[in-house]
Amino acid sequence: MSDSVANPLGSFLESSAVRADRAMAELRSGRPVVILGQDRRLAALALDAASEPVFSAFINEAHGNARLYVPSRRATSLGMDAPEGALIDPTGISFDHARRLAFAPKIAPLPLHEAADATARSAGELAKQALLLPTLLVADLPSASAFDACVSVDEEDVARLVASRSQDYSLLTRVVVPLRDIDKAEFLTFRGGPAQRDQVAVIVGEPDLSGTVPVRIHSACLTGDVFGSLKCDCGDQLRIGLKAIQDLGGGILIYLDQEGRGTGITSKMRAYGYQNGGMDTIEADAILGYEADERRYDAAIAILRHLGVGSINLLTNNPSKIAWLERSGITVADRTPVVGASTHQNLRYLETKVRRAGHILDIARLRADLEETD
Ligand SMILES: Nc1nc2c(ncn2[C@@H]2O[C@H](COP(=O)(O)OP(=O)(O)OP(=O)(O)O)[C@@H](O)[C@H]2O)c(=O)[nH]1
Ligand SMILES: [Zn+2]
Repeated sequence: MSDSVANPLGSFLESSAVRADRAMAELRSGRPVVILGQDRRLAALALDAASEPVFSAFINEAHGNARLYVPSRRATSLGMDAPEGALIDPTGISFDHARRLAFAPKIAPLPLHEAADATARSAGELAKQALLLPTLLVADLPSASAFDACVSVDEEDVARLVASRSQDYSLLTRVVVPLRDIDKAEFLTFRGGPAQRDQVAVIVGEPDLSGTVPVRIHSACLTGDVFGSLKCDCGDQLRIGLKAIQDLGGGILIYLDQEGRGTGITSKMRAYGYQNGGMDTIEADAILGYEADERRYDAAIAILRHLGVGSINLLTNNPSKIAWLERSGITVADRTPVVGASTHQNLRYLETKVRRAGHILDIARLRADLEETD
């Protein structure tokens, strides 16, 4: 589909990003979308959002072509051999069984599957970007069908959305907010990226933005940041990070709207449920079809660029944040660790961060601190 149309409003109404935004909104509302591939059209419905009537209508209108798409990570966790992802015939599978296929750790036996193709995988990626589980109902479409009334998106639009998100963020507000224990904090709101979500940067003190600026890039954690959950170290890291920025002479805390390592609050809560049953955080995310870390730092990079920051002292224990920033051309001149308190409930989470995500944390020390406080 071409991005240039004669109508002067056309470029605002029809662009790659607009099509992707519309398709994500449709999936979240439980409606099917059509993915336009090179020489095929694939209808897709997110099982995470679908209702039973839409599920049944989809299968009817697909005239025998409907398949359940299970991404490879999820398929592996269900014991299927499907490195490309799996396509399963939904005949005889109830709505409830199909829905559970998107998230349950164990599932009643399923019929044989075929390997999934790139367009189905593209639909799964689109669902993840829309903060939905990536297991879907899909169907290959003939040239004309009832699905022609659905919002459509090019496979290329999805690839573009996944590969490089818009760097176009605008500054909307800049307001001083008094914070406990912090002398001066100015909250800046930015808007941009997929679905035009708002992101927040907090400027602490009056840093010299032309030098090396202390920066913490913090991903939202409702349970830890707001409720003081003992399951993770996020709340501590947020407050310790702000204080450390102040002590370093001022800097910036960017608070990114990417709850649950980019999977959203509902998926994080599902993963917590599985962790209560003994899984670690990465195993629990894999059950849902997610990679170990689904976060991106494009918004943070765009905000730093907007503020004219080119060199930073990054407050983090996470090497993948450093790699993201360095790939963007921003110099990570220094790193400052941010270590919260260890608790009996978060020690395993911290150990998993070190063992499976390479975080730089002295676990033996954290364990010893915990034993001392017992
Ligand atoms: N999916 C998932 N996300 C989690 C879990 N526990 C915490 N999170 C999320 O993990 C993210 C932690 O964010 P940060 O503190 O910025 O990042 P970090 O990777 O720990 O790196 P640094 O704190 O910079 O060292 C937040 O988005 C949390 O919501 C979990 O069990 N599952
Ligand atoms: Zn947390």
